[in-house]
Amino acid sequence: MIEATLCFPLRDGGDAAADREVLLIEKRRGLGEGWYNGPGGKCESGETPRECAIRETEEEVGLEVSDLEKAGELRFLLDGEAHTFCHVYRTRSFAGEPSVSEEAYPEWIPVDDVPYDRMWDDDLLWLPGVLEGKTVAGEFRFEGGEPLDEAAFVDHDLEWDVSF
Ligand SMILES: CNc1ncnc2c1ncn2[C@@H]1O[C@H](COP(=O)(O)OP(=O)(O)OP(=O)(O)O)[C@@H](O)[C@H]1O
Repeated sequence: MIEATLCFPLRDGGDAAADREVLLIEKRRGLGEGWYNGPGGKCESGETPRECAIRETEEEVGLEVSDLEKAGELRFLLDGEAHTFCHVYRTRSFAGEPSVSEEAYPEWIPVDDVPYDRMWDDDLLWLPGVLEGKTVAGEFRFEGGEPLDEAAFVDHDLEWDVSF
């Protein structure tokens, strides 16, 4: 099973709470290519998920994130077998400006305009709550064989307000 991370940096875009923005990436290669997601990727051996989220965010968009708050644990199953376990973080603390890398085009996007139609199908179920400050544990079942991003999303279970 793959252990992976996602990190969602947040900032105030304007005066109103409604103007909050999240840093998303348009993924340029690999799993989920062409779709939007948070920066993130697979954990390396000996690395904690938190360290992974920090490293991947730096590598993909050049942003140094800190004070990561754990917001979710997502379990993705493919054809009944555990495929990926994803740790989700959010943070309002970061240094630097996002920049394009070989892996990602970064973009600050108003929280109300997140392009769910250009993301993984499961994102619409858990990301709005995570961006509102909730915590979530979810299991998402896909069918149809590898690669995961061509499999069909069939069903899920979600639990909110989980303590990590
Ligand atoms: C099934 N539903 C899903 N919904 C939302 N996000 C999903 C996801 N399934 C995987 N993810 C995330 O997608 C990234 C791929 O990881 P990533 O290491 O970038 O994959 P890629 O194949 O490009 O590998 P390398 O770049 O070679 O390491 C990683 O953050 C992972 O958490």
